[in-house]
Amino acid sequence: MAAIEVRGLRKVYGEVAAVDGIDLTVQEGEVVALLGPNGAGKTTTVEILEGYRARDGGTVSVLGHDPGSGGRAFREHIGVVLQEAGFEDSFTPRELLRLHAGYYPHPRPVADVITLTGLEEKADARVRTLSGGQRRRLDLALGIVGDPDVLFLDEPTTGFDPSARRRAWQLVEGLRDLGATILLTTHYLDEAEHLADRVVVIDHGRVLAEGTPDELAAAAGAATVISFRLPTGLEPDDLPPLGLERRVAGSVVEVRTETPTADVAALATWALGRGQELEALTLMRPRLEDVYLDLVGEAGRNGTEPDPDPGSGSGSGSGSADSADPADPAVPLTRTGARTEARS
Ligand SMILES: Nc1ncnc2c1ncn2[C@@H]1O[C@H](COP(=O)(O)OP(=O)(O)OP(=O)(O)O)[C@@H](O)[C@H]1O
Repeated sequence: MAAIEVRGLRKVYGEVAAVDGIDLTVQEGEVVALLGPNGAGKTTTVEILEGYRARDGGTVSVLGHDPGSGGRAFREHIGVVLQEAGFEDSFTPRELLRLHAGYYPHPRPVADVITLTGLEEKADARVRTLSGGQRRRLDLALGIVGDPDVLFLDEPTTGFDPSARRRAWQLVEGLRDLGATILLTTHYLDEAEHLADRVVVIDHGRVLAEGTPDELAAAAGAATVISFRLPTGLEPDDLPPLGLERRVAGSVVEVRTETPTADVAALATWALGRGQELEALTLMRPRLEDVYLDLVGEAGRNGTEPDPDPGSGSGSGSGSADSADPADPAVPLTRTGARTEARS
């Protein structure tokens, strides 16, 4: 069953169609990554699904609710990690988590959430003393404390150090194993490749492509590459017929193939038959990055590469007129601390 169903979604800012007819389905228990260059419309889309922005057209259903009017029954079942959150920074993470947990019918134990997000050392420190990455972990902690059925993660690991990122990935995988439905945006293509069952690439507010990373690669005609060093004394012409295309640079041979298993077997049989070890033998699957860059252009949308550190990304909508006005004031937001402050 679909947890999220979006048809013909539109959002216009003046002359700009930030979202221009997006269709999106996320099945229950699925992890879907929204990819696209800065300004593609990812945050706008996600914030409409979260109920933080009004739409100008189309239909949206999240767990059977219209987020625009879902109210408390809707908010109790979703978790949100916004691109830019703010906190009342005289609180501690433990205090904020307790406060947020109180708004949900079946919250996770606060101590578990602190451990899961690696916040043990800072659990009782004032939020103002947390580093950027530690604040982002707190965002994540606040997003999961309500044990949501659907979790929205907008660039969840931006600013994380490599081990924190790995840990966040394990956390997302754990949530998925427990049946959560997750929609995330990210500029880290390895993150999408690692976490997502399916990726949806958008630009200019429209879907350019969607599928599993492998499906996208196949549709783009990307092939696996077998690479090895030709044994001394042997020539490229001595090789058996392999793959679609062969490139030789010095003694290094690269073979593009759509049948890597058969070609590796043929190559291994050939080498072993000659008593040779193939040095530097590697098999490189098509990478999402190649397919992505093909789709959105090497230079990204505005003549710049997709921002690898999009903390300062354009148009996040934070602070915009219609970006943080939830339908139901009874349940707190994880942004700006406004709701939290009001309740504290
Ligand atoms: N509140 C707003 N007012 C005016 N324009 C906006 C607003 N929010 C977003 N936009 C515009 O809508 C478009 C889509 O922005 P959005 O933030 O959804 O992109 P994004 O894909 O999330 O980008 P990024 O990767 O930089 O976060 C951009 O052109 C942006 O400038």
